[in-house]
Amino acid sequence: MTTTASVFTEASTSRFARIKEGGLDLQLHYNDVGQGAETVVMLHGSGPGASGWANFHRNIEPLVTAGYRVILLDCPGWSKSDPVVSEGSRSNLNASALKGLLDVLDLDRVHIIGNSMGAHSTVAFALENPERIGKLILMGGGTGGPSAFVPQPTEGIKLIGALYREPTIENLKKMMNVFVFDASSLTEELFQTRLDNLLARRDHLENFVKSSTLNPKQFPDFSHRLHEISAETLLVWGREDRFVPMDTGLRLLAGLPKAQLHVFNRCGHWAQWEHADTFNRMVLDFLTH
Ligand SMILES: O=C(O)CCC(=O)/C=C/C=C(\O)C(=O)O
Repeated sequence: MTTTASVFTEASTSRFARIKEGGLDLQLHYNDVGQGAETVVMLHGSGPGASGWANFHRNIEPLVTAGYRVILLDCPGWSKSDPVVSEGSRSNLNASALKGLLDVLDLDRVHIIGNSMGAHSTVAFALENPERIGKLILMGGGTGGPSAFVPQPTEGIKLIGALYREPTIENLKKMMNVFVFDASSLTEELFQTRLDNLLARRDHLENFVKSSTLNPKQFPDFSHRLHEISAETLLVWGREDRFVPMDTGLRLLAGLPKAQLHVFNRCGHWAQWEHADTFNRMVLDFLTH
């Protein structure tokens, strides 16, 4: 654990753990920041080159300053975690990985913030381990059923697939320009960092393509089981989300007994990044009340 809220970096908080859980035997990478009686886990999305740090670097410090321990898990098949080919439900695979990590870290109960695939995986974890969850924050995901308005796969999901198959800077820019509402906020430095991340692990890229071929439905629909989740849940969506459309958030709102929904205007699939300050305030308020 790091001790100072304001002085931490990806490198200084980088940790590895070996987990054996539900048929998985893997080395997982995670970042461990801050300390406190309560822990918030952050689960990233499925884009090439994603990681806990890449997705949530704008959201760590306010939580740490408020006295939470923050764990950013790199899911199996991303960043510095071990490679994996997923033939079944990737949501459940990630949920098993998280359970394994919590057991190693001796954490009984955590709050979870999940972004896109991370939100799908949070729902899987909550269904399998209801006693291990505090509050849930689901952003641009959760698999509560398909969009009533937008044909699937969405343009963003198609661009993710193209980038996995052909990892070029051109395909990366095409995908990232659709991530956000205001593409002028994306810098060349951000593109380059993300390109470096994804090219560093070509095995992850190849395994994702292999997995999608073996099972195109990596994230099963949990809508028929949402009523089982009794945790307080904050749903956060971008009105202009071109990956996982905003109306799928309404389905989750209808299905999750203790959910509330906040929709950001002028916002794409990366609410925690595009509206970081407001998002951080909302999360802290939700966790403390
Ligand atoms: O296919 C899905 O439903 C999930 C898509 C997804 O997780 C996309 C996430 C993208 C990012 O947040 C990222 O790559 O940073």
